[in-house]
This record gives sequence, structure tokens and C-alpha cells, in this order.
Amino acid sequence: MVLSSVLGFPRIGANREVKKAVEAYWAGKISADDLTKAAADVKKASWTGLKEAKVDLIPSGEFSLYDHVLDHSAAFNAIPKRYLGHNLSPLDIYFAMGRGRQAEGVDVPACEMKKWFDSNYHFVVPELSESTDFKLNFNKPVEEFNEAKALGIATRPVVLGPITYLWLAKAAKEASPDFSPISLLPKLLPLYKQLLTELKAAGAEWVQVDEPVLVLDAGLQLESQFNTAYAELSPVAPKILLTTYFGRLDANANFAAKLPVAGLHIDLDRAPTQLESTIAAVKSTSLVLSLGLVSGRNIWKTDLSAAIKSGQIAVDALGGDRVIAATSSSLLHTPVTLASEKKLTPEQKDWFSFALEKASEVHIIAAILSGSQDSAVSQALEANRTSIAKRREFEHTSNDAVRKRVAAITPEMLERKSPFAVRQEVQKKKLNLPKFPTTTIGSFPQTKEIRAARAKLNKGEITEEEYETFIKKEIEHVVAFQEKIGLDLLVHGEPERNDMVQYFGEQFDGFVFTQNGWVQSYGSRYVRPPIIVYDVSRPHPITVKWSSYAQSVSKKPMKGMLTGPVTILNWSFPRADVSRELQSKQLALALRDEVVDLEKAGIQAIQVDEPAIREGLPLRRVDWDHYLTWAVDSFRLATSGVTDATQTHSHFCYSDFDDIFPSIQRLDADVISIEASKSDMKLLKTFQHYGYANQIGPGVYDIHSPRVPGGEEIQDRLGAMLQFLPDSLLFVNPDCGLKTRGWKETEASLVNLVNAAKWARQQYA
Ligand code: MET
Ligand SMILES: [Zn+2]
Repeated sequence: MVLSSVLGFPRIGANREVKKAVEAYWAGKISADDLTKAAADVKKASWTGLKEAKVDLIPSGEFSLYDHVLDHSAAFNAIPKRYLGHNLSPLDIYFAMGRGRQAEGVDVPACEMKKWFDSNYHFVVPELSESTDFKLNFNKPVEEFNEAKALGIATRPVVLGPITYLWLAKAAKEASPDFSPISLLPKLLPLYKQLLTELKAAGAEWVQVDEPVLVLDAGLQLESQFNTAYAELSPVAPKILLTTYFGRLDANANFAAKLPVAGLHIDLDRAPTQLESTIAAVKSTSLVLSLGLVSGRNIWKTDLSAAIKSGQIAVDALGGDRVIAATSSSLLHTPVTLASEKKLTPEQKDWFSFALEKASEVHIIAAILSGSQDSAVSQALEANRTSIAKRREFEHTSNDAVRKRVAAITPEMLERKSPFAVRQEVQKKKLNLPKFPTTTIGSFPQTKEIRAARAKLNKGEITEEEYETFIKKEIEHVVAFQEKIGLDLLVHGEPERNDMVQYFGEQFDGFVFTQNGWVQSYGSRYVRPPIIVYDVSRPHPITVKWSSYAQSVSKKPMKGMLTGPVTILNWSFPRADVSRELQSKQLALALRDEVVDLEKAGIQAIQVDEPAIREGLPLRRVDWDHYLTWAVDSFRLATSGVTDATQTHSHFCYSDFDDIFPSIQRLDADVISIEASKSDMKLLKTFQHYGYANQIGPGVYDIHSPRVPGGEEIQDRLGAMLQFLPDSLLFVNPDCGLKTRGWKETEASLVNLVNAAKWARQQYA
């Protein structure tokens, strides 16, 4: 019999209960016990939901109050020293690692966060060194396994595998220079042994061990690391299902299929081509093959007939008892349920499947593959056929004007009229900026009042006109503030935007929005990604009125502010019926029109933000070129419609450029701003090494913290930067937008920034 399985479920609650509970706990409004209770309710709802959806293998242990990688660090006692000795409870140490802590004399910053593979989920990076004192503080998978068991629900516990855990880790500051986290494998394995032994004793039949590192180019040692680890773990563990997701096993399938485990899971949503090769690799073994047929990363209804067809290939080759029908990855990346969407049209609603609906899908696939005669199952399959047929019909329609425009993109459209050196001279005269021009990244504090006004507009409590008047006042205030403190290149402050992606999605044609489609981004921060459902176009100018209004109240140059095509794409749920490249080009053309309109309206500098361009980088290096080509081309398409005199800017809030430097260069923005405050000056050496020749503003302070940088501190940074960058290229700016900051620290910080730039003008006159 083919069993159905779900690799992980959203852990935020159907109505964001977990966010509400953890934030209430942080605010001291509820106790740790209340928090545990709220978490238990959410887990119970997930397990019950999955059981009702008739999923055979239900996950446990993957719930998290903040982040599942952090859960492992806390369990393994991989706790950096700075969090100890403050008399904090284990729970508070855990949260301090996740988000920092500034209270009652304790002042510790958070651990670093990084993007989870190619997703927009952030995990807390483990910090390890030779002196990390591994021990098993608690066994979360056992606890949750028992918790579910007490509710009468048998589950398959989930753990992050040892190799992937160590691979995600970084060397702590105190580690020796040649330390590499993977060297701790021999020290870590005993903990996994203990954890898995206890799981087996608790009665778990299976355990899901996630090793997504297997889909990366993670080096030659991988095979021996896996052999060592699993030879030790298998004898003591429940049956191990080794799970990979987000990509292809490629050559790693050769050794993965020979590991002493009971099953292997592959992602057929991201990498459908690995079905046949993996079947061939496992055929002569006794491994169970778990097929990731239902996407854990997107929200489109699965074409069940197609999934069943793929599943049947595996069943024919291996027999039904060796096949599991599963989600491709954890459903963490999808919203909980469609049931709470009241505003989608019935037609739209019929296109989607969120986590709970996906659970039913794996059940139907498994049931059909097992030869089920159940009429409910055949009806569900029939209904799915009808839905998919309707969706395909819709997909066959297109906005021909948009398609034609994409087809007619010429190489010239990707080129500015003149090279940077020529543009720089023209822009110097036109914008008349001083040396070391000061600017900001776009947004100013999104105050309570701004959010209240937007909420009132949405509820119909104020008119569109009243809202516009309010926003204009905000803009006036932000502009006057910037003039007062002496910034050079101004911004309007983005008060009209709820979110840098959602705002544009709402103005473009081709997007659909959910009311409750929240997905965890990190900790208690959830996002509601827009869904691209159709060819994208711009029915009318979007930001022109705000930027022109801002320009009309100042004599200083105003910088227009847009979100780039690749970032809009990466932070939305994309269509599955056309390529990401096509969607990106459509977005680029829509933005190109906006850029040209801004120029026509007299805006002399235009910033097109691409903070997500790097996270979209494919997991396998062989796929990089293709992505980077269309991603960079999209940016160039969006920004190259202007004359030499218009200064284009772009912004990235990371600094991990080593891998993609040539692509950053190829964007050919006149000015880029990057995050640099946290990552010392190593990055600037990269810029020097590659001979970056356009203008650049490495962030001079970190906006993610309320801390005000001192004037001298900023001067020092500028001095250090000027050792690597010619003074004619340097801009002075913070490292990201200020929307999450308060006005008080914003003012103090920017005053120091302006003064530091004045100092630099004297020093380097
Ligand atoms: C995440 S990058 C943010 C850029 C945007 N212009 C802002 O200032 O908020
Ligand atoms: Zn940013």
C-alpha cells in the first residue's frame, strides 16, 4: 500500500496564534506556561487537521516557537557564551539568541540569520567552535511525539540531520582560524544517537531526518561524512527516512541510495527529472522511495492525475509498499488553509491549495495508487480534473499586448545610452551633488499614525482623498526633515506603502491577494506573499504622483523609489505555467514604464531595489548562469529607458557578493547601496579586487537596531572605506530603509551621518 505523508506543517496557527502568543510573552503579558499552552493548541490543531485529511505519516517535532534550526542549537547546548550568565530561563536564552535581548541590564544582540536555502524563510545560524560543549538539553522530537500520542495521534518525528545542521553553522568568533563546523561531527553524533535511541524507545516507527544539503554542491567530503554518520545512527534509530528537498540529488543519489537508511525522499516539484534516475538508484536496494509530488513551496492546486502518473512509475518499478506519496518539502512555506479566504472569487479559490488542502491531495494520490475504490476518493480526483481543466483554460488566455512586448525586447533596450563614465559627468552637472553625497535607502519610520490611516482607508472609514491628503502631509514632513538636517539626495519616505512588494502587486494587473495567507519569514515576522496569476502589466503610473509631489516641495533632487522585478518575483508566489524568466521580464517592462514616467515628471534619480536577487540564485552552480542572465537583464530592462542624465540607483541589504560580483557589476546601476556595517571591510576588498567602477554607498550604520551610531564611529567607517574606494565614487547612507525605526533614533543617527560626510569633505577635499 502506498502511504501518504506531509514533511512538515506551518507552525504559525490558522490565525497567527503563535505570533500573538510569543509577542505577548515577550511583552510580559503572558507567562511561559500560557505560551506552552498556546503552542500545544496550535500543534493539536495541526495534527488533528492532518489526521482528518487522512494523512498516514504525520510530522511532529517540527513545530517551533521561533525557528527549527535554533531549536536544534538550544537542544544541543550550542549556545554562545554571551547568552549565558544573565540568569535567564532556557526559554529566554532561546529567544535572546533569536532576537537579541535588551532589558534589565542585559544587552545582547541576536545571532545571525540567513535565508533557508533558496526561500524567503530565515533561520538562526548556529555558532560553533572547538569549545562548543555539546550535550542534549532536551529531546524535542520525543516530547512532541509523546504529546501527539497522548492525543491518540501516531506521528513520524522530524529532525534536521547532523550534516546539514553543521553545514548551516558558522565558526564562532573564538574559533581558531582554520576551524570548520563539520569537524565537530564526531562530537555531535553521540547526541543524535541518544536522541534517536530515545525516539525508538518512545515507540516511533519512523523518523524523518532532513538532509537538504544533499541537493547542494557541498563538496567531495559529503559521501564519507554521510557514510560515517548514518552507519552510526541507523542501528539505534527508528526507521530513517532521509529527506532532501528544494533541488536535485544529482550525483549524490549514488551514495545516498546506498546509505543504511530505510527510505529516501526526493523533491519532484522542483526537480521532476530525478524520478527515473532515483528509481534506478534504489531499485536493487530495499529503500522506500518517498515522492515529493505536492509542492511545499507554491500554492497551486496539484494536478492529481499527473502526480498519480509519476507515482505509478515508481509503484510499477518498486511495488506499492516501497512508495510514499508526499509533499515536496515541509508546508512551512505555504499558508495554513484556503478556508479562511473570503475575498477570492470562486474561480480563483479553485486554483489554489494551501497546507491543509495539500494534505488532502497527498492522501488522494496515495489512495489511488493503492487502488482505492472509495467513492470519496474518486470524486475528489474527478473534481480535481475539472479544476485543473478550468485552470488550464484560463492559462491559455493571455494578455497578448504584454506577450508581444516581451517577445519584442531588443538588446538595445538593455543598454544605457552611454557608458558610466560619460553618464557620471552629465549627472554631476544635472544633480549638482556635493562630494560624498548623503542619502537614505527610501523608507522613513512607518508610524502608528500611518498604519492607522491605511487601516481606516481599507475599512472605508476615510475617503481616498482624505488618505491622500494625509500621505502628502507625511511626505512634506519627511522632506522638510531631510532638508533641515542637510541630506543631499532626498526621498519621499514611502509612507503610502504597506510593503515594498505587496504595494506594487496591488497596483499592477496580474496579481491576486489573500486575506490570511500568512507565511513565516522569521521568528514572529510573517509575510503575505502576493500571488502572480496572469500576465503582469501596469494599468497606470504608480509612484509618479508621490515622487512628483515630494519634488514639488523641495529644491533638492528627489530620488524615485521602486521595487525591482526580481525582488517582486522572488517575494511572490509565482505562476507555475510559465517560466520565472517570463514573469520577471513582464515585471521589468511594467517597471520600465514607471521609470520613464518618473523621469518625464522631472525626477532625476531613480532607485530600483533588488534585495532578493541573491536568494533567487539556484542551489546548483550549473544553473547560476541562466538565472543571473535573466535576472540582471530584467533589472537592466527596467532601468535602461532613461537618458544619461538620470541617475539610477539600486539597493541590496546584504553584502555576500563574492559569488555574484560580476552580475552586480553587470547591473550597471549608476549608484548601488549595500549592507556593510555588519560585515567589516572584507567586502570592500572584494569591490577593489574586481575593480568596481560605478558609485557605491556601503551602509555606514545598521538600521536593524535602535542603537544610534556616534559621529566618530561613522567617520571611522568612512575613513576605512576610503582605503578601498576612490573618493569620487562614495555615497554616504544607512544600510537599509528606516521604516522599522522610530523617529528619535532616526533623527539622531542621520544628523551624525550628515556631519560625518561634512567632515569627510574637509578631510578629503
Ligand atoms: C528590504 S530593502 C528596503 C528598501 C526600501 N526602499 C526601503 O527603504 O524600505
Ligand atoms: Zn534593504
